[in-house]
Amino acid sequence: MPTDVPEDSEENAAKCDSMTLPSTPTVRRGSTPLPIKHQLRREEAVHDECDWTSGAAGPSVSPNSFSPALDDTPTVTVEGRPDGPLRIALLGQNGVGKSSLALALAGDMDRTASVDSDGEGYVHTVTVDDEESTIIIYDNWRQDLSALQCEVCVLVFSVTDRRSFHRTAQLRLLLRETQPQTPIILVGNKSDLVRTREVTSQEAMSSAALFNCLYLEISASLDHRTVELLECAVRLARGQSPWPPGTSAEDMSGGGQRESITSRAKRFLSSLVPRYPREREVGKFLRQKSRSCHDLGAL
Ligand SMILES: Nc1nc2c(ncn2[C@@H]2O[C@H](COP(=O)(O)OP(=O)(O)OP(=O)(O)O)[C@@H](O)[C@H]2O)c(=O)[nH]1
Repeated sequence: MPTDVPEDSEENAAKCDSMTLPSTPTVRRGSTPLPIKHQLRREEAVHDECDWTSGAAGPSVSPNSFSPALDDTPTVTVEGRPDGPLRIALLGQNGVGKSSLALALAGDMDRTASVDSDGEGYVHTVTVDDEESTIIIYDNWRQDLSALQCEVCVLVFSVTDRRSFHRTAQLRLLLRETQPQTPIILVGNKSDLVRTREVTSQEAMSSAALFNCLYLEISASLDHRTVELLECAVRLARGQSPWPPGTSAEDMSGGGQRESITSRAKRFLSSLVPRYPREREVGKFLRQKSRSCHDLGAL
């Protein structure tokens, strides 16, 4: 371990800890405190894993190539589609809701989630577009990022935590270096916490557009839009368009959010203004931003 602590060591450590798992293979809610012994081991792992952040990029991997180190290595079909479990990795800063999301995606509500033979991910069978697929959801990646082999990466941040949003940008840069072809989905979690929101849908969408990836806003706790996320991830993992057949990206734009009733009502009322000049004042009033709640647009 180097004795000199680089200026950005705290940032590097934070980057790395988003890729760690508890050292025990059992399933643990992220909110449950780890025993001190495990916390120390986890810290050691974080420091050990910092090597990959110093520029040692791993081998370039195509989306349909798989790590020979993994026992469940799927084969690739003639069409280039993976003929085996579709692996979906959830990455992001601690506390953003990865464990909650993994359980929601893996069907925890029906108690059908299970852990694979290595205790690393939830194995689940899903039917998307009338086709059945087995998926493995990696809650958190404990090895260095260059060793990550998956069909889709889901980068999770909390819309109530700007720092977690910046972490996803760092992770995307690293992923683009190590596996440029792997589809990425940017996910803003905790959309239910409207009043404590720190990241707007617009800036998240701009960021996603910059990296040419999908953006979805969800609430893992409320199980809001998690099914949509799962379906998008499965389609991308199959090498298809993320949208339901017959749906365009435009239909699904807006961070996965359709126009709210409030904005539809405003648009409707505004359209009446030119025809009724006396109503202009009303239109002006409606366009004023509320001072009591700056974030009504998110409702
Ligand atoms: N309000 C709200 N809280 C959430 C949501 N998702 C997760 N949480 C809460 O956020 C906290 C952290 O969630 P976890 O699922 O443990 O987060 P994690 O990213 O797995 O955390 P680590 O295991 O530490 O990496 C828990 O208290 C969850 O109940 C959400 O959509 N809305």
